[in-house]
Amino acid sequence: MIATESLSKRFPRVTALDRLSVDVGPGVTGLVGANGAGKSTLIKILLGLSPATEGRAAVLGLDVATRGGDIRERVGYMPEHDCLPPDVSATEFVVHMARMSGLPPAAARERTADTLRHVGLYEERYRPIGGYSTGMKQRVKLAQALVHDPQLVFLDEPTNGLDPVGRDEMLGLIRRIHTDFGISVLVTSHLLGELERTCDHVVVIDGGKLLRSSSTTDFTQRTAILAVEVTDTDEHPDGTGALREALHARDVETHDGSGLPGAGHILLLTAQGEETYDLVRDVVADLGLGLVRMEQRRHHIAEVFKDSDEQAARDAEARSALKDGDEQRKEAVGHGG
Ligand SMILES: Nc1ncnc2c1ncn2[C@@H]1O[C@H](COP(=O)(O)OP(=O)(O)OP(=O)(O)O)[C@@H](O)[C@H]1O
Repeated sequence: MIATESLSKRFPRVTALDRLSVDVGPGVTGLVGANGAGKSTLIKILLGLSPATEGRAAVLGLDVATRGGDIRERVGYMPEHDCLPPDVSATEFVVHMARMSGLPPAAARERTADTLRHVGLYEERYRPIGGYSTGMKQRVKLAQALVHDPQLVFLDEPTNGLDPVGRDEMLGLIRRIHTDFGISVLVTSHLLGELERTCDHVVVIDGGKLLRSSSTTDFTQRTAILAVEVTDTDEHPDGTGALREALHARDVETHDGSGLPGAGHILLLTAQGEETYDLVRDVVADLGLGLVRMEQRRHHIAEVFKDSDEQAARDAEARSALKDGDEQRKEAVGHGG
């Protein structure tokens, strides 16, 4: 779908892409990197909107330097920043974008209605966009990227500004773009954790350089830390302790976050794939505990890659997962109060 070869982009004061060579196949691919890593720059080059300083790239077999128009005909683009006109409705805007892509009026209206329904916009699609929430605006941006039935879409930070529920809904939609319509997706984020759940393949860049490109399974097997929280019961007044013991008896390594807030309530363990999830679920059920949550914690790129010592990295992840858990609890308390 996408191939780049020693692709560089230099601005007067910064190198945004530095000899990037990467191949992206069909499916859902995550492009992960901290702010300023070069994700948006790469997308603009791939769309033929901005020339590379050096190197080559092709999208769907078309050279970005010479076939930009053909690429944009076949590829949808959801930009990162707010770019929607406030005084027209979602329907008017998406019909307009469909017409710009060359669809005849009737087909443009029909595709617009289907696409807006697919992204979860119903009656509100007739209201002016200016009154929409961030989540609704993100959906309109997604709809305009899909309306001309592209083979591939580039989604630049589609979860930006969304709350956890909105983020999960958006990630679900992104997954369905591929499973329901067979459209391949390149989606950017600065959070590795959220893309691990959504993507078949993950490409990580930092300072414009390729850090890693691998299937999500390979990735998660090496880095997955699960945070598990359970209830206490009369039989097991220390539910977490009972779970820890039962897991140790089954040779599952757990992390100790001694001295950190939340350490008593959250158990961290290294997931070895799907089986670990099933095992934890079964052990929790056998003990008669309630499972409050079991989730893969979000990695920030820097934590995963900047630390060359694997053990030190694992400890840092474990500590940070505890902090995340603590923050989430505080948030939950905040919401509750
Ligand atoms: N037109 C430009 N002129 C000068 N520098 C630029 C320009 N566009 C991007 N840059 C710089 O190139 C680097 C990469 O920017 P880019 O927008 O591609 O990063 P990103 O990974 O998409 O991050 P973000 O999500 O914050 O946009 C940054 O240092 C940015 O300041």
